[in-house]
Amino acid sequence: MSATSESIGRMIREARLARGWSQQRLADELGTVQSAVHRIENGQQNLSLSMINRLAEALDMPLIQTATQGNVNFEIQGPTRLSGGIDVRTSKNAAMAILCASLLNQGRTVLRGIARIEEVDRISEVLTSIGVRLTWIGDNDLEIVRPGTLTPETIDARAAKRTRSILMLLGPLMHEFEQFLLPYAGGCDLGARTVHPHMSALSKMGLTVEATEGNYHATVQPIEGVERSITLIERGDTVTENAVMAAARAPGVTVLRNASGNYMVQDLCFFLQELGVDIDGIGTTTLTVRGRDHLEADVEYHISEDPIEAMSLVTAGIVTRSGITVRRCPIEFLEVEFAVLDEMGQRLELSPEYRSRNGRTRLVDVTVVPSDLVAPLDKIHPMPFPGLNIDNLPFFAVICATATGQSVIYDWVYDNRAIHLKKLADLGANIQLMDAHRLLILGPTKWRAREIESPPALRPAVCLLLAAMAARGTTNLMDVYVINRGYEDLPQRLNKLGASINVFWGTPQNDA
Ligand SMILES: CC(=O)N[C@H]1[C@@H](OP(=O)(O)OP(=O)(O)OC[C@H]2O[C@@H](n3ccc(=O)[nH]c3=O)[C@H](O)[C@@H]2O)O[C@H](CO)[C@@H](O)[C@@H]1O
Ligand SMILES: C=C(OP(=O)(O)O)C(=O)O
Repeated sequence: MSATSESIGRMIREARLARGWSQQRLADELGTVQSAVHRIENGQQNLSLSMINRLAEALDMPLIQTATQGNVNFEIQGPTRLSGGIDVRTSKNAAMAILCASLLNQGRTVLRGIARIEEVDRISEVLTSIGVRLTWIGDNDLEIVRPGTLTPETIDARAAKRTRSILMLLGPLMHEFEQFLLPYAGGCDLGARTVHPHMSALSKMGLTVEATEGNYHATVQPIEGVERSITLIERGDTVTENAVMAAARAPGVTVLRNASGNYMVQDLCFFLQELGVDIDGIGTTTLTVRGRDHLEADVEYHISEDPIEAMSLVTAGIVTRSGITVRRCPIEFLEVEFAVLDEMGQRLELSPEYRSRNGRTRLVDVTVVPSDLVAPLDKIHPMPFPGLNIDNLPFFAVICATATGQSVIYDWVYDNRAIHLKKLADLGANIQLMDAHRLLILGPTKWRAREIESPPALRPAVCLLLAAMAARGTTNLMDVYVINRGYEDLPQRLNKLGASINVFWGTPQNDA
């Protein structure tokens, strides 16, 4: 028998009432807010791994761990016609960088609007394990206070190995220790992902890293001189972030060339500016950072909206042929995507621009108008910013499967992502792998429902979820940890638009 989020919610409510606790009292015990408890009890909020453990402890209720044993799965009923509006939440990738950057600040950092996702939980577990105090002070607001001395030797290696973002501790930690160890980075299974560009950039700032027995051994030599010019060997996002964080506390001027101007890098730079770091060239490929030996400020920063979530939600409208409005889309990071959609015949209506709460990022509301799509004339491929975002490319596989004609998707970046997208064939797409990097898609597709294992990669997994919403019948998408790694309450939020997605643990109901 499998448990659903509704049945778990009822169990929690009964256990709370049996103790005579109010929702507020339980919220205090959990370190969250009353409205979150209300949603959990109504089955309207994703239960993260750490929340399940906290609930079991607070209510002395090991049963909840038993009931939620096994994987988290989605049961999707289709076909779906969506309507209404949905807000884009803030990005996983900026949250990762800024959480790591909070180590640079000896003062109090408050991050507003941070997404409550598994990936944030993993990096929070890592930060807590090295001595940082993290307190949720609202549904989505996190207070971070670091100790005078961090303790990397007590790092939670299990949590660290589940996220690639652990790499971004190198930049902040190199200013505090002559030697330290970090566990190897994890993340989605997208094939080999190099760490060499990080080592190459940071070596110019005095850091040497040797990889041995599951750990990176970092050794730091003081850097000489007050002017540095570093050309990154790849225009990668996290490598740029690591270099910027290293430069933020290196007195003097560091010029970074071939830097990424992507959304998470911009968000990180805006945050560092609040901390008093002087950065020029944000959004371009040359960043000039004037670092400071000591950074101490009480800062509050609003993380910006996620262009990848925006594209996911726009795709939800396109694949289900629904008229929905996706509010708060960061338009600077979606322009090429929308230009390609325009070529394919997709009508999108854009509102006038307004600013994100960080005062910097430009947002628009996007209304998806049901349209008849045709395959693009040329291949669709990603590029570093300002190209079509690498993480948005997978959504074009679903969109092309919806369009009439033959499309080619070319993912030169990742070895495995195209391979994972091939799974769309299980839901009825006519999709072939030409080689590990190229997909040939013949649309339009009559999507069909079925039980399917989620691939170990975030965006391809979301693509399957979106296609399942368009398919007639019931699709069980099994083991969706990767989706919860990057999206907050996605089933619940899509259900508000008219989708029918149930969350359940363990084996599917009809198999029990
Ligand atoms: C936490 C975070 O922010 N993760 C994002 C970040 O990961 P991250 O910055 O870690 O991305 P990687 O360094 O793994 O780069 C992705 C792949 O692109 C290759 N590459 C990259 C740049 C380049 O100029 N040339 C090149 O060949 C790399 O060798 C690698 O194979 O950027 C990726 C690419 O945008 C996104 O998919 C991830 O969601
Ligand atoms: C590949 C991704 O993330 P990460 O770098 O965290 O693996 C992603 O967000 O699609």
